[in-house]
Amino acid sequence: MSRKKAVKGKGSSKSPKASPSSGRDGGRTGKGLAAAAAPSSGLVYPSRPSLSNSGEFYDISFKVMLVGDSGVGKTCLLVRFKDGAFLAGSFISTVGIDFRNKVMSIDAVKVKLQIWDTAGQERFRSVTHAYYRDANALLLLYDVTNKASFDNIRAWLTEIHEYAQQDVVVMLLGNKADSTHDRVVKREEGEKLAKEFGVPFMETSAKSGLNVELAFTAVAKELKHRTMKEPDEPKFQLKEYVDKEMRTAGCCRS
Ligand SMILES: Nc1nc2c(ncn2[C@@H]2O[C@H](COP(=O)(O)OP(=O)(O)OP(=O)(O)O)[C@@H](O)[C@H]2O)c(=O)[nH]1
Ligand SMILES: [Mg+2]
Repeated sequence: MSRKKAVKGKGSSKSPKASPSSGRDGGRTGKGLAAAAAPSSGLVYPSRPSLSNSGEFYDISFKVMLVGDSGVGKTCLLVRFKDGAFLAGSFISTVGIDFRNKVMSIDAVKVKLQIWDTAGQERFRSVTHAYYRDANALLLLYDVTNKASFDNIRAWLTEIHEYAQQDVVVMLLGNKADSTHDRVVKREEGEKLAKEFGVPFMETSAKSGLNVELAFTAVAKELKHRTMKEPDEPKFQLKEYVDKEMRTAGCCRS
């Protein structure tokens, strides 16, 4: 299998004008949306070599989008996953859209996730809409300390249904699970909602790292299996995988 090299660093865009669906290996320059865009399918196939400037090889590439209300912790979740750090202190709301890349090893295959961090604020919604169709997976976040962010999940799911690809992988995440004193949404409520919509669910914490790696790994596994499944290989069951991993880890791992 030929290997490609992953794009380095962080890209961003404050402009809704450029199309998110052109160009290969987004963010080669890390200077904006046009440079950051990837092929419309979101996939880079294993047989097509590609080189960029981070020095990390990968076999397949997918786009993952983080969505949810402003302040639920999308940027912090991404920073925790990418850099292993927590952005404490004052809240700096994302403007437009940012992206970061991370290469993961999934069953001996190097999977590059190009992760798009969207702005939760209503005024950037049209920017987010433009990106949905290229996403292979969506991590939909609410904040367990913010009831409105949980109540808005239905609206987010409606929007996803309207703008994203039909087969997009969706996972519901109840973030800030570390905030036990401020919690207003029970885990069971999250589970119930996820069940109603048939999507996998877990609680996360960008602060403690709880389930952050697991959320991205589960999505990467699902996407990798969809793309590289051998004819006689059983279908990967994302929900079963998540449930099993949560049980194995006693539901809480970082
Ligand atoms: N306790 C706790 N605080 C968190 C966690 N994740 C994020 N925060 C805090 O929540 C605030 C918002 O986090 P962001 O990641 O910037 O939120 P966002 O979803 O990216 O917001 P927008 O960019 O406006 O859409 C910040 O003050 C973070 O420090 C978490 O897991 N636990
Ligand atoms: Mg943000």
